[in-house]
Amino acid sequence: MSLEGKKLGFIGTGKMGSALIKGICNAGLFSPSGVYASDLYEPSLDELKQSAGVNVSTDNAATVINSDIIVLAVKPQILKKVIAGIKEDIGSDKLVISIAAGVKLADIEREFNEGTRVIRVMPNIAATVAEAASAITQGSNASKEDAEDALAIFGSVGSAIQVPENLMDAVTGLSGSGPAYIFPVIEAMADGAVYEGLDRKSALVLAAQTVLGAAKMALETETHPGELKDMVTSPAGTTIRGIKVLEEYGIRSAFMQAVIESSNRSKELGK
Ligand SMILES: NC(=O)C1=CN([C@@H]2O[C@H](COP(=O)(O)OP(=O)(O)OC[C@H]3O[C@@H](n4cnc5c(N)ncnc54)[C@H](OP(=O)(O)O)[C@@H]3O)[C@@H](O)[C@H]2O)C=CC1
Ligand SMILES: O=C(O)[C@@H]1CCC=N1
Repeated sequence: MSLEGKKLGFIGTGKMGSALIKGICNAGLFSPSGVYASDLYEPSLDELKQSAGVNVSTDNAATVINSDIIVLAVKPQILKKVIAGIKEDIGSDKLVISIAAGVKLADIEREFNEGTRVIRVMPNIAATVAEAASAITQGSNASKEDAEDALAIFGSVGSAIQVPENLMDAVTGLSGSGPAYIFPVIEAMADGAVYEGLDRKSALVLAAQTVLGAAKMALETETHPGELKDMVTSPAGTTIRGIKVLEEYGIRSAFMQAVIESSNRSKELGK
């Protein structure tokens, strides 16, 4: 396997960096001793060292020097500055992976020395529980093997597909941001049951399991979601009453528009 013997580095150990590091180590793809992480925020490094046993440092150059594959997990707004601090330590023997929303491959490549191998990935926070949905796209100097490595790394914490770069904003609006659309749905569905008298803990378990079960059915039966909905909706039954309310509140339009607006923001971040 092409990842064998390679060391993995993370610059930025905030919400997404930490989720990926823990998920990837849990999956056993890299041993913690082969993972290097740096950040300016020492408490997050301490926490990572404690929980995942990876090597940590406040020096990004140390991460780069020790690693074959370096994941840039800092905010899009500071990506350029971070690259400026590491570019001289990145030769053609290293692969750079950016998970920054919106920032285009050409703009990332321009900040590095010529020939730098770059891959762009949009993961999501469900890497925490090995259920991320990620898409990768290949830079102009990255090889097929680099893409395979990225698919293996992100595939170890969920599912990962390859898309053309012009679809990365759509992916960001859908699966990158998507968990944040579903958490309020779970909370609100539980609220409805609490209103009807169910205790909060049971309501949250049932709401979350309902979302998980529906998602699993959509993935595993490969049946159109409309048809799956019809399987639940008895004539003159309970479900159709609920569906009518959701339609009255414009649920489909709201979710569509959320994905479109988030994609638009990703496009803005890339300008
Ligand atoms: N959160 C998510 O669900 C997803 C995020 N992403 C992308 O992942 C990236 C990180 O997002 P997220 O984890 O949410 O953000 P966070 O702010 O949680 O994490 C970024 C981390 O980078 C640190 N940092 C800042 N400057 C430097 C530096 N010079 N060198 C090293 N580390 C530095 C920050 O420290 P400090 O706080 O001290 O500034 C922080 O700990 C973004 O580009 C985002 O677009 C992609 C998909 C999903
Ligand atoms: O909100 C954001 O900008 C990041 C990118 C995708 C998910 N979170």
